[in-house]
Amino acid sequence: MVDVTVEHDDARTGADGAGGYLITADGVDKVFSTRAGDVHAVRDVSLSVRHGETLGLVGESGSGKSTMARLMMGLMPPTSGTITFDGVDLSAVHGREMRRLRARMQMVFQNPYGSLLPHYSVSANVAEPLRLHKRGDKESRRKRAIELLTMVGVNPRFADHYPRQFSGGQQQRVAIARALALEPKLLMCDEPTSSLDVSIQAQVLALLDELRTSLGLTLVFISHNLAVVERFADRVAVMCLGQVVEIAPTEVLFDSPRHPYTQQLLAAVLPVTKDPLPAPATPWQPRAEVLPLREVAPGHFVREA
Ligand SMILES: Nc1ncnc2c1ncn2[C@@H]1O[C@H](COP(=O)(O)OP(=O)(O)OP(=O)(O)O)[C@@H](O)[C@H]1O
Repeated sequence: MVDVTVEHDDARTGADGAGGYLITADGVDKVFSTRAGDVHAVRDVSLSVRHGETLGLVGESGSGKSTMARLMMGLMPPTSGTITFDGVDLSAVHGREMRRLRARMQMVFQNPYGSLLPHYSVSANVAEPLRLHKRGDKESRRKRAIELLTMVGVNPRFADHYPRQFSGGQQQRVAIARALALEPKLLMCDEPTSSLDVSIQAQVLALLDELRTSLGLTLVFISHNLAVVERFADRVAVMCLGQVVEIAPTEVLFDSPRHPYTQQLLAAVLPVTKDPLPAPATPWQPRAEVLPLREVAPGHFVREA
């Protein structure tokens, strides 16, 4: 295997694109010390994410994608190298300043139910980051939560329902609304649709894409599903054994992958999963009425009128 990063044209360095970079990782390593020995999860990774773009992060299980995501969010320090967010070296900020920066970067997880507070209503879930960051009073937080729920296509009529009363796709919408509460610049999406039905995946992806445009968000999109990444990412970084082996604009990477590992990954996966997401039968409507599901028996749901 060639062990150098292949960069296409202006994939990382070169002219600073319009608006510049929101995140830059420079020579980042992460080593976990375990009883079984050191695990070198991320090796000398350098990459940048431009303001307003969607960067896809792909690679096989264990290649270091989630570790890289946590490093970029400042959730743990790199063993060496630097991560810069919005011009600030994350290793240099602590306490209140770190809290302020963290509000600017939010995560959307694979399992929405696991990421929501089950005993809080969905509006209380969405308002929770505002409460934690002492923004507004209870009334104004609830009002904002309802606005956010509406924005992501959840009918505010169900604001007082609990997460378990919603389908997986609707739970993910609630989780996205909560991630937006503090008006982040970055949404780090770690396999945000892989627990959802294929038809629902397309709707949630369309929602993320629309929010990116309307709110000027920057997205890092981690996925095993190359077809999804091909459709939604502006650029793609390919990770293998902790390294970013190739980074390129999406079309370029899919049309002419240069690194042997990328070629292998595309050859192995594309014939099977190429474009598995049907376009939604009707275009996604942000304000469409979404009726929550009620579980009447384990795994058996009915729509609430
Ligand atoms: N906290 C940790 N302690 C020890 N090893 C870890 C820890 N977190 C991750 N690793 C190891 O680091 C490597 C990269 O893991 P990581 O979860 O970043 O990969 P990934 O590409 O996100 O995988 P997946 O697609 O399965 O989520 C793996 O070998 C993993 O076992």
